[in-house]
Amino acid sequence: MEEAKGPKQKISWSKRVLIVLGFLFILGIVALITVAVVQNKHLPENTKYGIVLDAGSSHTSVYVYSWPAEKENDTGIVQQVEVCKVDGPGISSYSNDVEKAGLSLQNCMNTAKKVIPKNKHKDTPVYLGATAGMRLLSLNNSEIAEKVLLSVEKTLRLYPFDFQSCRIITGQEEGAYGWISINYMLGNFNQRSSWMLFEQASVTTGALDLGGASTQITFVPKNNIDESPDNFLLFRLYGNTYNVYTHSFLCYGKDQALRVRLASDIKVARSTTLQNPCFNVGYVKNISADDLYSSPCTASYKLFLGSSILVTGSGDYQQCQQNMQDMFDKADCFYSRCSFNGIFQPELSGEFGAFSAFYFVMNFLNLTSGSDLSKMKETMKEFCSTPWETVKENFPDIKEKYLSEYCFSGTYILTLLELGYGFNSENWGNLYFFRKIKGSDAVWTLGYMLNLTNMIPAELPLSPPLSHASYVGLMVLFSFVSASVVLIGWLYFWKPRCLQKGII
Ligand SMILES: Nc1nc2c(ncn2[C@@H]2O[C@H](COP(=O)(O)OP(=O)(O)OP(=O)(O)O)[C@@H](O)[C@H]2O)c(=O)[nH]1
Ligand SMILES: [Ca+2]
Repeated sequence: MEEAKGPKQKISWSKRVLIVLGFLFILGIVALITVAVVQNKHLPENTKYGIVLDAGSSHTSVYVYSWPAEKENDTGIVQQVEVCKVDGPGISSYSNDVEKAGLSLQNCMNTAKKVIPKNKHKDTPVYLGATAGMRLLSLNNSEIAEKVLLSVEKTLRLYPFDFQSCRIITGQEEGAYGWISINYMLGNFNQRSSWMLFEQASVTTGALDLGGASTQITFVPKNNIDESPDNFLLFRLYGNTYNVYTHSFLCYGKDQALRVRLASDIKVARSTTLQNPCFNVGYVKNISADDLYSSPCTASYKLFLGSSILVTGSGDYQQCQQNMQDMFDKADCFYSRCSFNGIFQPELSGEFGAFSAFYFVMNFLNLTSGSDLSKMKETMKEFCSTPWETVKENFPDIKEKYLSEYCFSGTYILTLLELGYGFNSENWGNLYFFRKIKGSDAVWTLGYMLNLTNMIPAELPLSPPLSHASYVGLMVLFSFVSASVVLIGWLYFWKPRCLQKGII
């Protein structure tokens, strides 16, 4: 029997082309989506860690930082993950028992060991930077200062981390690294993509650090300056050049400034009893003359060695401020302008971030934000004249050492900023007092680590204009649009013509 043959369905060549094109189009879309999904899966993040010890004059803090390895040259990527305050005084106070300087760090180093995953320990660098307390000890007795450093190094080497260095940093470094830290955290060294054609001027924030033994002022002046080159450091960061002015005043930290003040007043009074306007009325304190004069900052005032000095408060802010004016010698300046003691300082420019003791004291006085110079003066007047008993009643939870010194410290900060650096009622609004920026403490340690690990590139890293995800997404979109244009063209333009001509 012959098989019945139906009429053979004939598919025109144009339909075949269309089917193949359609098939390829769907295949292309599937391939692109697969690439987008598979390629953009987050790789397990490779986190790096670093430890920096800030061995200050009043205490030591251990900072642990972390950052994703693949982004280490980006700005604002390093985060503080831990800060541990070492119990007891700063390492310079262990000059009579140097072994204890190292031992004092153990608790905080154990904390760092717990915070950092074990498999990262051996790749975690450790740096210790000692500041003004050790600078002063070194001036007094460099051999003992060396022994203290050896003692802390010995302890740090006992840990499974990658010990790098342990040294006294200069006042210039302290100022400059403080400035780098806060500007890095504030995002002022903003990286711009290489495809952006314009360069926006990079504005930075000045840094004011008030420690226990020294104070630093660091900022980028408005104009180029060729005076006092010792006060300038040239940085090239993320493709920008910064000519940074910095000066560190040794003995002008708030603890040493108080010692100088008392020593100077005792010299004038020539008595072992001293009435001091920078303490609240009713406050009484006995201090050892030997201890007072043990610092190089007060050595030239030595009197009454071996005796005890009785200090009583008279709570007079104006008198207190008047008394401390002689610490800021404005007379001899061999430059176009000076801050004080013959030190060159360019005109103040831009905003300033004031941290450490600037913050502690201003925070206590409730003057960290929205305050002006006249309010600060009013507040000081009121606080200093409050009797000591009332102050204690009003602030029962604050350490007596801190509480008793707020009248002196507030007045000192006011005098340093106004008479010393030249802040006034017009530019007071450019001053910001803070302790932390985006979760990290405002302190020189971050800038120090960024520099030592070469994490701030001099030139802007060349980054592709689009992220991988945006690139793949755009490709998918582009394919879709192109295919749709072809399809629409076919339906509205080519197909009717073909029909007309009887091709399909
Ligand atoms: N009121 C108050 N004062 C504090 C506090 N913590 C520290 N201080 C004091 O503030 C001053 C500055 O402290 P830091 O910035 O830690 O000083 P430092 O780093 O030890 O000293 P330098 O080596 O000169 O930098 C010292 O006199 C401290 O005793 C606090 O929580 N409140
Ligand atoms: Ca400090």
